[in-house]
Amino acid sequence: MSTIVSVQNVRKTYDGGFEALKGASLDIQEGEIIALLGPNGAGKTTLISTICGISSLTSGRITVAGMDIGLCYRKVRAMIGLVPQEIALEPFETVINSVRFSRGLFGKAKNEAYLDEILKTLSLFDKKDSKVIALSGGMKRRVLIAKALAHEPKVLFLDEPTAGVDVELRKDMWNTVAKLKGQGVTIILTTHYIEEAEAIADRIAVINGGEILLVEDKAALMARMGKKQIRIELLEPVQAIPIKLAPYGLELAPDGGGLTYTYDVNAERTGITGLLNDLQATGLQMRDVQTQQSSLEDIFVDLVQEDGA
Ligand SMILES: Nc1ncnc2c1ncn2[C@@H]1O[C@H](COP(=O)(O)OP(=O)(O)OP(=O)(O)O)[C@@H](O)[C@H]1O
Repeated sequence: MSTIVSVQNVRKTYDGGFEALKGASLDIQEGEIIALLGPNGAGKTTLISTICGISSLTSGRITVAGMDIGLCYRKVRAMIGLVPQEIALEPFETVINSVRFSRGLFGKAKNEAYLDEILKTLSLFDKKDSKVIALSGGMKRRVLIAKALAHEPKVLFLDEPTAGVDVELRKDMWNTVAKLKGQGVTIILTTHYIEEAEAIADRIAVINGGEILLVEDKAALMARMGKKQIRIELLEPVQAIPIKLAPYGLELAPDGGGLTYTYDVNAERTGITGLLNDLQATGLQMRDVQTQQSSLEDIFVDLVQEDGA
């Protein structure tokens, strides 16, 4: 894979003196889906806006397909599709005309077959001639995506594409994003739904306070930072954890009916065998055993808390 977007040491200070980006660097690979995660005000939208050339950078450099955003703005912008957070559409225009208009803005020759294809991918084709005002909120979001794709961009930015969208439609959107990736579009997504990043992203970038804390392959990140837990339900509740089990750092449930053991997924020895043997030696009997693995959300919360600590 080759780098399609390169963000190098970018700083952004808004008028008024607030520094929203403090030397952010990030390389985005062609054809990947990368999720940009961060709490409110972390700088996600600012970063996207600077890459898209909507917001100027104070220092640093951004290139798209090797072209400097400052020096080749029009060429770079033509390669980018942006789906903004806010729904801003012409309410009395039809879906197809809205999409045609977006294509026209980039001076692209007419290509009705391509636009029809986009509408089909987004399950909007049967709404082609409907007025935007008559569409549901979720459908309007799809029109935003269709408009962003109208000029055949290579890179698509989705700024919270599923905010306020119901669970079913959100899953539909995930399928759509996967389809677009299949067509070779590079996708950068910001989201507050961490399960969204977990479901569709290839890589995760975490941003906090204008700094990129990490960029990592999703599976590798979850394996590296993930913890697993075993919860042992006891047949009879206990008052306290037996001394013999002290080395395991177990947590006793408030009702005394369960013990939780947390271990590192990557550790050479998990200690599970020893724990189960020692548990048997104490005479405690098990009713049930469950395991659970930390989600991307747990990892994200830990990272951001550590950074703020
Ligand atoms: N035009 C502006 N002028 C001054 N400060 C701004 C401007 N736009 C954003 N900011 C500030 O920059 C910081 C980063 O904002 P940004 O919108 O990039 O965050 P975000 O990560 O996208 O947040 P959210 O998740 O809430 O959308 C915030 O503190 C915000 O108040």
